[in-house]
Amino acid sequence: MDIQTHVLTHMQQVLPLAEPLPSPVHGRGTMMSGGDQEPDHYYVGIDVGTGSVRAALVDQRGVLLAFAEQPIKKWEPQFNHHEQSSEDIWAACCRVTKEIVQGIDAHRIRGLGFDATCSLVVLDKEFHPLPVNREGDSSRNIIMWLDHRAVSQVHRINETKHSVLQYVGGVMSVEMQAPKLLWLKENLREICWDKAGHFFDLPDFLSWKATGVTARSLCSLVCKWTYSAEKGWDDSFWKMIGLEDLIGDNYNKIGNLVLPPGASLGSGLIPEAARELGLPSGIAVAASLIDAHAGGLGVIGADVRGHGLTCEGQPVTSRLAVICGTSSCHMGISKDPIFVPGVWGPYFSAMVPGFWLNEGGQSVTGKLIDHMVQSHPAFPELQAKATARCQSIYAYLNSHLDLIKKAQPVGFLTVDLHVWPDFHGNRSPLADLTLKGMVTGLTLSRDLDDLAVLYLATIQAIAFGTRFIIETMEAAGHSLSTLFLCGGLSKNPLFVQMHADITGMPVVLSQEVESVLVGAAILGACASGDFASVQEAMARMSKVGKVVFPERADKKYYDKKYQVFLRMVEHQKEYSAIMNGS
Ligand SMILES: Nc1ncnc2c1ncn2[C@@H]1O[C@H](COP(=O)(O)OP(=O)(O)O)[C@@H](O)[C@H]1O
Ligand SMILES: O=C(CO)[C@H](O)[C@H](O)COP(=O)(O)O
Repeated sequence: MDIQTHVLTHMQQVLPLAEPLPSPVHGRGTMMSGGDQEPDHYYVGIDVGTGSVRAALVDQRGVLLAFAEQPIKKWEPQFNHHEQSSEDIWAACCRVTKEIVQGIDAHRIRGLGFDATCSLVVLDKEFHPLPVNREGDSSRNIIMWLDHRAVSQVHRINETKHSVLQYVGGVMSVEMQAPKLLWLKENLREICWDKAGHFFDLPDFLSWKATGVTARSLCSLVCKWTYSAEKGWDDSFWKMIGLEDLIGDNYNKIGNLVLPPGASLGSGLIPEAARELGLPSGIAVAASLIDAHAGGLGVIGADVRGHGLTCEGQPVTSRLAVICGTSSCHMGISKDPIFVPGVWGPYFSAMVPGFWLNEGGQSVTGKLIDHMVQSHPAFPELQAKATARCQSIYAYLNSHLDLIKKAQPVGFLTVDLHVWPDFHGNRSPLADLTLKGMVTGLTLSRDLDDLAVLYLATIQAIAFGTRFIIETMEAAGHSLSTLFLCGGLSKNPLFVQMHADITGMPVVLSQEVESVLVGAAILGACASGDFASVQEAMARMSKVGKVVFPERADKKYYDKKYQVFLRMVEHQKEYSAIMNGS
């Protein structure tokens, strides 16, 4: 069976295109008939983010029964080079999984699903790590998603204007895999490229570790590797960019068996991995998802009845999932392909089977907030005060802003302080990695008030970036009415309120804060066969928690700030033109 046929065979299992998602069924009995009954089937979700690995034990209603988190190592050997270790990440997966299943009846665990950042893992022919650095340190065998080393390579790829680029918003991002592969070939030929046997996206590496199956997820290959769900690999692209060597061996090094997310892999969890994870051998393991896509699955299909949301009477395509962690990803689905300049996709069946996906993004959001706060002179004072009150620094800053705002709305504190948030380039909708961050309105102040207001202006800038992405998606044909937020930043009430106020859309938060893990567990649930489709598992396992509505009275103010926001990037381009002119 060729690759394409294999994918389609699995796709036949999904619901028809654009079928509305089924409403959750509330009742007793087996998985298929829902469950008021004490749930007896559990799934393990493992989520590998940029900064940590999280695992959760989730039941068939989508309720988190146990959660554990463990930080992972990151190296930045030089500016814009970001590396990780696949062995360190796997060890962290094992530690957190063992923790969440302690004391649990193992027979109830039916399936395992992984999601991870779309980082590039390099292994040799015997599956041993290979170095992705000039130091030859093979423990650092991952080029992380946010690594921007392959700038020259991505420029050359974009200059080809190859037709596959239409499916990544017209311009390939330096964060995708093709430029990184080309960088390895051009820079680490002997110690890495010539010895490499397997290039995995991190989510696929994890499912291989668990099952010994090298099949790739349609999600990772379509979104980051130029694979087409309909046409498979395009030889002419790889030849044109100088990576024709990957075509040999029927694409064995980058994947020649492609499965839809949630499909069951091989014979399930192999004994060695089962021992390491502390799970029963043979349980179903699912083809994985990229982390943002797992977040999308975890939130976008929830039953919204009774919350006063306009999307209640609208198709699921009116919902935009925004997954906000180190970065923010804006996941919008559609029945037919929509080409949005500067927004990744359209990708067929890469998140919700049978739907096209467009993915907008901001490369640094959580990382930018942390950077702004931690590099301010008042940061040590903030840390000391937050610790004294047993609060997180963000909770402390939010209450400090409430103190200094006096009678006015908190957002009005930034009337003369504006931020452009592209400190790590612009992913969407400008797709320009050369853009930089900007701040206007600085004073000589070094105190906590100044830090708090800068923190607020940074959050607002990120929300304006989301508004810019939404407007671009809508201009291209999306019709969006409601945001579904998840990820670490969705734990910050100020971040959530600013997204509502600045976009003018209600923001839905899930019942389970760790919705990305619910998405991973949904994969495990599908692989176990307990649900007939990803759509059914989504509808049953994701639940609305809280809805935050926009403060309409503040709209005029934010419209003005948005005008300034858009003007800032024009000014930045003018400055570049002046400096680069003769
Ligand atoms: N309790 C919290 N309150 C406010 N912000 C938070 C909180 N927890 C995490 N964050 C923010 O979320 C970001 C990390 O989100 P997370 O989803 O954990 O990231 P990743 O998946 O990339 O590892 C941090 O950069 C931080 O700014
Ligand atoms: O590119 C992405 C999804 O397509 C993500 O931004 C990347 O995987 C990192 O995610 P996170 O910010 O959750 O760590």
